[in-house]
Amino acid sequence: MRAGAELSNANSNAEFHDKELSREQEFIDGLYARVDELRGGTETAVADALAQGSTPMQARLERDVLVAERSGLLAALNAVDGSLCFGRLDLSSGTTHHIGRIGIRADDAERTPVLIDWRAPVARPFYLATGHTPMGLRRRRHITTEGRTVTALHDEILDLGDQERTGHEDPTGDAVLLAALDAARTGRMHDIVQTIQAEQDRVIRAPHRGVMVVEGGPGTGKTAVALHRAAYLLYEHRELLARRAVLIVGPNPAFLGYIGEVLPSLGETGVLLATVGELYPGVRATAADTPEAAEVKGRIAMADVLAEVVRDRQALPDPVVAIEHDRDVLMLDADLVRVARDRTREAGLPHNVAREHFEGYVLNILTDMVAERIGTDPYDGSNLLDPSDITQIRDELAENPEVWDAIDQLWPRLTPQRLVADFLAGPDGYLSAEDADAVRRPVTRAWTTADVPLLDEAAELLGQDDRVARARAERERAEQVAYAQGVLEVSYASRTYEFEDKEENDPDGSEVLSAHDVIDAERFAERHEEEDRRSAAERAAADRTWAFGHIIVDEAQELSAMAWRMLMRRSPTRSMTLVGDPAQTGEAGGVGSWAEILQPYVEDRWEHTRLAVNYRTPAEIMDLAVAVLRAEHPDFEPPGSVRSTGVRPWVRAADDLPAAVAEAVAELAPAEGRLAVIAPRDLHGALAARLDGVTAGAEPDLTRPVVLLDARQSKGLEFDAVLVVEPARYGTSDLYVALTRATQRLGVLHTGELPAGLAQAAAGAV
Ligand SMILES: Nc1ncnc2c1ncn2[C@@H]1O[C@H](COP(=O)(O)OP(=O)(O)OP(=O)(O)O)[C@@H](O)[C@H]1O
Repeated sequence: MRAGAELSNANSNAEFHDKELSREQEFIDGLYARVDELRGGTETAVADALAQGSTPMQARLERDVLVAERSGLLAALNAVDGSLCFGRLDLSSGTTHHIGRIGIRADDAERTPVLIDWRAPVARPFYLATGHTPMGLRRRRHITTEGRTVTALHDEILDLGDQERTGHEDPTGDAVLLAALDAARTGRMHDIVQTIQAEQDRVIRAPHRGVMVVEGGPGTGKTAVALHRAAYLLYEHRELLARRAVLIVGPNPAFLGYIGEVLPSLGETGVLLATVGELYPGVRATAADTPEAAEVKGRIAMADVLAEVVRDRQALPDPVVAIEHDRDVLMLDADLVRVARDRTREAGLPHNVAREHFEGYVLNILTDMVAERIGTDPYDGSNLLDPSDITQIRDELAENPEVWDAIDQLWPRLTPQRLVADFLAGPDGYLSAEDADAVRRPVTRAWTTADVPLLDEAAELLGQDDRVARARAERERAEQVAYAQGVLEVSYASRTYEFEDKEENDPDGSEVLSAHDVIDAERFAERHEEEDRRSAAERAAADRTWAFGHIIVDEAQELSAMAWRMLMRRSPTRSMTLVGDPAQTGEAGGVGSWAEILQPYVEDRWEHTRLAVNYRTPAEIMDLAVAVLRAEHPDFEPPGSVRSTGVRPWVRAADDLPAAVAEAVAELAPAEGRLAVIAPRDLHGALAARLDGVTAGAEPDLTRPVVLLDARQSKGLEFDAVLVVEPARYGTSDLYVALTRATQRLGVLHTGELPAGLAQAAAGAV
């Protein structure tokens, strides 16, 4: 009897089970039908608009706006295809909401929402509701799909009094999270939109004004949170941020490649991802600095040093500069030039901008000299010249190339590149002998990352020497006005005779307005200029002085004081999210504390949040990594690992290192997923020679099954399995980074002594 009841219960559960699945499948099918319809409509609209060709200006403008908007929508629809809907909320009130990567509305008069964007306030209980605080929810459902097929449901009952069961209950509520954490890695970061945890959600949705620092140990989701925060802010402040763009700064190009798909998968494409080395338009950092050079270049004192370098280029004659003029010689001495220089400096303008003032003062001095010589009355010493004579003298001086040679010598026009390159070639006198030795190098165009903030500082000190740009702009503008004039003439000529007739007979003007009635060529040209079809992110990338709507800095602990100065210039509103972990600081120039970084810019007006759970590294691996840090910092407190795998990491000594590495790779390589060999750079050649399909190069391809990296390159990345080679060759923070990259398995190979901490831990770990 009892067994029979259980059986019938199980049967009805199974039935329920299937019914629930097929109901969700039906919903998802409907959703995709709507998406396909939207996509088709959008594609047609874009194609139609483009097919219109070059119609009148206004129509062209509207066409471009439409194409841009719809292409954005299309990109979003394409990006989220296959993983559109991932959750459902059942409210106690009886209402249900499906949650997805983007919001979708029905094609009805009310435009009823059918899928709620995860960033909308209605979706928030999906991330925050608990049995204790159910936020009006009865049940939370995670929907797992493969392509467009529903493969699993996980339900959490949040109203404990609710007796209804679906057969898909997930009693602990973390099955979907654990599956995501255990999944094989692909070499590309994935979004976590389905499983954002409450502490992470609070950071993601924090208000966008001001500076927020998010600190957390390895694997606490800092990068994931930063990216979802960007997506959230773009949703919440679309108007502002679509115009001003969001900048995300990461530690290196490989890392940017690693995170590059997360925002598109959330339907966002208009974000600029860049390293510090890419933030000066026209310059790409391709060379490397020694740690000593990077440290010196990163110091805040470099701002004063460069200012001094610029001032020194505002020279005084030694002892005189002689200018041949009108069969006479004019002598500019140091006292005269000092007056011109001091007056120019008083205006407080950047060097190149101030040059026009200096030119004026020098010309005045020379004009006075000439006027005195030729115009002084020999009897009473008065000047016999009238103002037009003086103007003529000045004009003649301004025609004399020797005058300009003298000015070029005393106040040369400078480019940031030239200034910084020359300074680095001859830093003596500006830096201590030791620091000068560290940074000195021949003049080169191969810039390093630490040079970029110096170039930016120099550009600020010099100001834009925009004569060439201004001349070009004026020429372009004249061309545009001429073009617009042409367009107007064509449009005038193409009017029908009837309209012309009407216009002429109508004293109030035409009944039919044509372009030239409402717009003159100048304004027409302006509109033409506005037709810059680049996205805000693209325009920002090309503009050194761009003010971003929000800046997110990942691995923020690595940035030097000079890099912060550069970033703060690009964020005049100080709307920033900084994520990092001081324990993972590797760069010699990295700033020690958040207060130290931020004090000069926002004093103590910044918020600090901490993420405390490690989602990546299993407890077994974390124990080993922490032992290394504790050897130096006994009080170090790591984040707690959310899972343990039961697989202990191993530490082994090797004689023939390449052979041992090849063997270990065969042992550790996951059937599916990625393995990283983290080894000092000088071993890469020898190791790559022993590993199939592995190349030694500066830019690793993270999607390959086995990747060879050094510890710095592994920053921010993760792999299913990691082999760390020669741990004693790394600094403590770099080693800590390397040891915390694995989601499943870790091996360590060494030939010599083990670093402190690892030796003791290894005794227990092997
Ligand atoms: N809520 C979550 N749901 C699913 N996966 C998560 C969640 N939070 C973090 N993860 C995963 O944990 C891993 C580590 O996240 P992330 O790289 O953002 O951490 P991090 O704090 O930046 O680490 P590190 O400082 O070591 O670079 C990633 O695979 C990420 O997808």
